[in-house]
Amino acid sequence: MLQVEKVSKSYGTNRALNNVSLTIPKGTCYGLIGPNGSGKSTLIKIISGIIRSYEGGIKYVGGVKGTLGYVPQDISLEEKLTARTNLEFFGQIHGLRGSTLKKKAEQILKDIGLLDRAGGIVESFSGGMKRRLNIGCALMHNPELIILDEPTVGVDPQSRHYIFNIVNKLKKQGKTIIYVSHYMEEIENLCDYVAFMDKGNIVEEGEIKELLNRYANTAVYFEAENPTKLLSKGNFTFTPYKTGVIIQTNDPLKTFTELVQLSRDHQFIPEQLSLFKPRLEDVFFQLTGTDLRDQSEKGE
Ligand SMILES: Nc1ncnc2c1ncn2[C@@H]1O[C@H](COP(=O)(O)OP(=O)(O)OP(=O)(O)O)[C@@H](O)[C@H]1O
Repeated sequence: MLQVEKVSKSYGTNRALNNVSLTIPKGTCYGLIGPNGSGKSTLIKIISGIIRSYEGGIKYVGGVKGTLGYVPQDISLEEKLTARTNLEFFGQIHGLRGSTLKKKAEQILKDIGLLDRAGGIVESFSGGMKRRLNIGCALMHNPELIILDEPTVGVDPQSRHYIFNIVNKLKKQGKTIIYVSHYMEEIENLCDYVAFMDKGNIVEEGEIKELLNRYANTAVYFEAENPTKLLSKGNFTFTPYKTGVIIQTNDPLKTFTELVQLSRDHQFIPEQLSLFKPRLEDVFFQLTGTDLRDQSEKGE
């Protein structure tokens, strides 16, 4: 298990991390999500030892540290060399030699889907291929903890597919993964745990299933041509959501039944009436009052 204990970091007067505490259980995929500038990269640079000056502590309990593979956002490859040579170079740095080195490079080339391009010069590769190779290089020494910083930004769908496969394979091998992204769907599909970051703070963290359950059952979704017309006849608090509205409630089944009754009484046919099942993006919205996608698009 990896424990981040009350970690703070400032760049001059800019406080990038503010008393951040997290527990990352061994063998899990842990998602870090938040808008641009929320402190994600700073946090993982501290965890991976790149930033050494900070307040608080990072503790490895029960052998998670072992070895660490950190894949930064920026590609760091030897562009004039082949894919295989790049992998072998990183393997050599970590002490691999001879047939062990060759076999490992072959295995990684297969995993990242570049076996048929093993002899290709990296500068001729697409952005997605380079990113896959960059990940492969960080895996040559078979690390126990793998940190991926925004691994799918700007990559083609085929590369994204390979990256998801790599993560799933690492999960099956029992590795601990920290997956940084601002794509909610990726975190929801790949990770077991998530921490939401905003302005240097952790606004919520926990097991994704548990979080979704906790934030579910607090609202009913209602969609109709003119929902206000009907809803104003009852005592409902509602806010626009996608093409309908969500009605906040402590008792969703009761609210659901009231809405059915109200609709019948006024011979009103809703287009959709359902218990609200939140996705991670809805949880983030409820926590921060902002839409991560909007913020990220503004920041990009
Ligand atoms: N080397 C640095 N010098 C000064 N300020 C920095 C530095 N690195 C990050 N910051 C600032 O610290 C804050 C957190 O940045 P950080 O890169 O950790 O966030 P992030 O969530 O990873 O964002 P992004 O998704 O854009 O990478 C931001 O305000 C950023 O401008």
